[in-house]
Amino acid sequence: MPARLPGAFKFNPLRLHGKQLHDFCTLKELPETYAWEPVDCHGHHSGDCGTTRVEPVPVVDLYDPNAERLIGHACKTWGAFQIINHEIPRRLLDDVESASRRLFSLPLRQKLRAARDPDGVTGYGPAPISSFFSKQMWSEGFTIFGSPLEHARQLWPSNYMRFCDIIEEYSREMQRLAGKLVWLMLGSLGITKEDIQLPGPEAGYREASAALQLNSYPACPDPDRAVGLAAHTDSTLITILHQNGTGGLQLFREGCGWVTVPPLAGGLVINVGDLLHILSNGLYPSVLHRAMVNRTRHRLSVAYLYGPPRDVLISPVSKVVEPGRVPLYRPVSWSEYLGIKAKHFRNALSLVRLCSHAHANGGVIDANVSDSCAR
Ligand SMILES: O=C(O)CCC(=O)C(=O)O
Ligand SMILES: [Fe+2]
Repeated sequence: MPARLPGAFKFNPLRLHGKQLHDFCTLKELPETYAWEPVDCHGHHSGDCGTTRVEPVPVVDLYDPNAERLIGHACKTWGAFQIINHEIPRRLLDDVESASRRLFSLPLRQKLRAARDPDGVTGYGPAPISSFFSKQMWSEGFTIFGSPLEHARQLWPSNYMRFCDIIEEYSREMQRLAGKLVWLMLGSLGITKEDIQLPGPEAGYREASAALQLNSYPACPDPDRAVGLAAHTDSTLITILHQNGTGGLQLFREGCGWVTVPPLAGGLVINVGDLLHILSNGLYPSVLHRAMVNRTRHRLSVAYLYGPPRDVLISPVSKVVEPGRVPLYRPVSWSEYLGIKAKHFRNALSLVRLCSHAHANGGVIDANVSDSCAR
């Protein structure tokens, strides 16, 4: 028997964190536990908004001299965009995708050797947000926070270094890119290094914290009733997502509904997370997104979840709180915010919100609202 099996596994090998796990490739029909209620396109299931034509998610070329301005516009209107010319080698994107494929194609019993502990962050298991839903998601994940060495050893006792090397190189490159992107986003808000304490280029953005989430969405026998990853916002400053050639990511846009983000060869998707939402006083909203599945193709995605050093307090930067507006959020560190999100999920942002009467978009004070909001 492998070491470090979660207790539940020893008695019932295919259960984890109270959920029955399946080797997806053996299922010819969708079990009821995976069948979600269809709802209209403004709810949290169903596909695109029928025939509505919507503008596509913006694509920003990082070599474009106007990149900062274009990024600012995309953050304000979508809370997301795709990037090209980001200087992450195509070879590295392919490597991380095949490392991930190699992991998820292991038999379930073998993957469970690296299972996430019930209260832990790292390791293999259902999507971390699955505890908030009664239905199961048609996906599996592997979360890496810090070194993947211990888990990789359990998965491939005599051949684990290749996986670790790829993850290390990918994380290093992502950290540099994420740091650069965050500063472009802050720059587009007029925020400079004097205004905020966040890792900058001098230290190679090194003090930032981050996690890597590998996601696998196997082909599904009944995709219209299944959900790969339920709607959520990320608890990050930003997320950098690499999706393989199979689409499935959808963003929710007010007035349009769910919009699919088409895979762009060599492109990366950038999501505004809750912490940038707070920093920008809601000017750059964190984007609600989800992943859908399909009948024939195995979809993989790799999300780099980037945040500030864990104990740095994040609050609306005074420069973006214009006269006549108020800071909408109280200061919160990433570690505290993750705790709130883990408990309250969708209500987390509103629980750190200071003034419920001000408009969400930029904190404009409602003329009829009491003075207490204007403090
Ligand atoms: O797989 C995707 O497209 C989305 C993944 C995601 O949202 C996440 O890991 O937080
Ligand atoms: Fe996400």
